[in-house]
Amino acid sequence: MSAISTRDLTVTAPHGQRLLNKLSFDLAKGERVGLIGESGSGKSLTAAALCGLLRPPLSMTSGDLILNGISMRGAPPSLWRSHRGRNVFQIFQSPASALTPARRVGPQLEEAARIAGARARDVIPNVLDKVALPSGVARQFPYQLSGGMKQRVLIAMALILRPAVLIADEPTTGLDILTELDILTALSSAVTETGATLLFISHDLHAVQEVADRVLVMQSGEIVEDGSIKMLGQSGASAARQLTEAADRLRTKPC
Ligand SMILES: Nc1ncnc2c1ncn2[C@@H]1O[C@H](COP(=O)(O)OP(=O)(O)OP(=O)(O)O)[C@@H](O)[C@H]1O
Repeated sequence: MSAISTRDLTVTAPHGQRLLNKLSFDLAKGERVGLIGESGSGKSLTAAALCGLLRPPLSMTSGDLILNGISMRGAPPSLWRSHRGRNVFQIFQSPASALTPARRVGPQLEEAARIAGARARDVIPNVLDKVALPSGVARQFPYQLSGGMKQRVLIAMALILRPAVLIADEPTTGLDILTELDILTALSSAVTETGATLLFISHDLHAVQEVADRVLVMQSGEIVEDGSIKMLGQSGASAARQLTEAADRLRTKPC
């Protein structure tokens, strides 16, 4: 059984435009998959659909999403709430939007421990240590932390929740290159430790290569390639070849 699957998943805008058009893919348990595509191709909407976070007036208009063996088509918010956290957890491009601004980090991690059925005082020091955050972070508010620290807090949450599927949507956007590498390493370790299925969303093929082996390529709301990162350059899909060529040119560009 796959950890998460989509079958012709379609999301349509109110004026009729298909923003996501018949997405069909399976992510196996423990698999690490990248999702790439140019800006506006539908990556974040796909993440929102997989987490049940599409905002009205957007919704899944046809097709299906199977999470942990259960069809989520037309699932009520209460069913989604019971899945989010343990079955599917998202690390957002902007970690500030995932953390409650007016609440210290400690209680937010305690809430994750409560959902996971773990003893907060046992797990929190352990996960903060794993993501290289000082224990004092628990007494701070999110706004007192850097972008990289906030992403580490979210990875610590994932370590507590141990979700079946972890979706990371551009988790290193806006971070310097050293912090980016640290975050990717912490994310990769968390996935290894928890055995989660990872969907890593990025427009940066090099970042995807750090954490994933297989990649889905999106263009105009469709999956146009699904295969190994090494073979992207020979893809029949022009969007996949263009992304590879652009990434190679950026890598070889003299400083
Ligand atoms: N709430 C919405 N209503 C209507 N159209 C939307 C809505 N949200 C997103 N879109 C459109 O859906 C398309 C896909 O958006 P999405 O945010 O998924 O792109 P993306 O690939 O994640 O882009 P980026 O890399 O820039 O974040 C875009 O054309 C966008 O304008």
